[in-house]
Amino acid sequence: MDAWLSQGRSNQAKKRKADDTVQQHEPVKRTKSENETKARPQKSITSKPDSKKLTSSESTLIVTEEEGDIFDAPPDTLIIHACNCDGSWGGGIALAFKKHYPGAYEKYAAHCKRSGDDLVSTAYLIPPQAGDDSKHFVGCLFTSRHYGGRKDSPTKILAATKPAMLDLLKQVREFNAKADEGDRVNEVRICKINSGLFKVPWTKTRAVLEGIDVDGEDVKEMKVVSPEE
Ligand SMILES: Nc1ncnc2c1ncn2[C@@H]1O[C@H](COP(=O)(O)OP(=O)(O)OC[C@H]2O[C@H](OP(=O)(O)O)[C@H](O)[C@@H]2O)[C@@H](O)[C@H]1O
Repeated sequence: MDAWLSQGRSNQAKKRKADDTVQQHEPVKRTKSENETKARPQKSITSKPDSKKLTSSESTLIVTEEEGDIFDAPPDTLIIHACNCDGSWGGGIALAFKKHYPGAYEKYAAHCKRSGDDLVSTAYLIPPQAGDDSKHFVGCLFTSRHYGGRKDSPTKILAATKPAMLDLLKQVREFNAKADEGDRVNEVRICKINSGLFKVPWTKTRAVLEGIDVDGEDVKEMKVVSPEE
């Protein structure tokens, strides 16, 4: 087993123990003293489970938060964002994906052209493409059928998020099983999906992600990486 995978498993127990001391699930509003520490690079915020989470399965996805540049990741990192099924990466972080990964964008657009609305609740794992900025995988979660004014409701977007992520984790597992050791997905980063143009409060999406059972999956944890506030 790859080191990063087994490390994820042992870290999970440690992190959950540390989390036992946390009372609230919703991210606490920044206090002045927290803001004062903001200058530290790559601040890590461990998942904060609520009382329900404390009794839930030990094999649910670990979600941590960091400030930084999501695209400044080592090779073989999987970078995940939410997508519409129309084939458009026209705004928000999707536009930045289009600039960094034009090859991946071509694959995404062709995938949407083939399947359109049927893609909602599914995912598309795009392996590193020649000519793109970095040797990164792109993970597309189809959480809404359309974009802009025709986007799905927050309820529908949230309902699509879990099956889409499960589909992505399955695709990663299947890809890794066939890939050579140096070509497997080796770390996972995600932006605060659904929370921008899709207008779904991040805490709601985060709760969905934290409820995902990762038993048997290669991916046990993912870092949410956001620009400094
Ligand atoms: N340049 C940047 N660098 C780093 N972080 C950035 C960023 N720009 C925004 N963020 C943050 O990234 C998170 C997600 O916010 P987003 O609004 O992107 O995505 P979303 O998941 O709500 O919605 C998906 C639809 O947005 C797109 O645009 P189109 O519909 O095509 O026009 C897609 O194609 C979908 O349809 C929020 O935390 C933003 O602060």
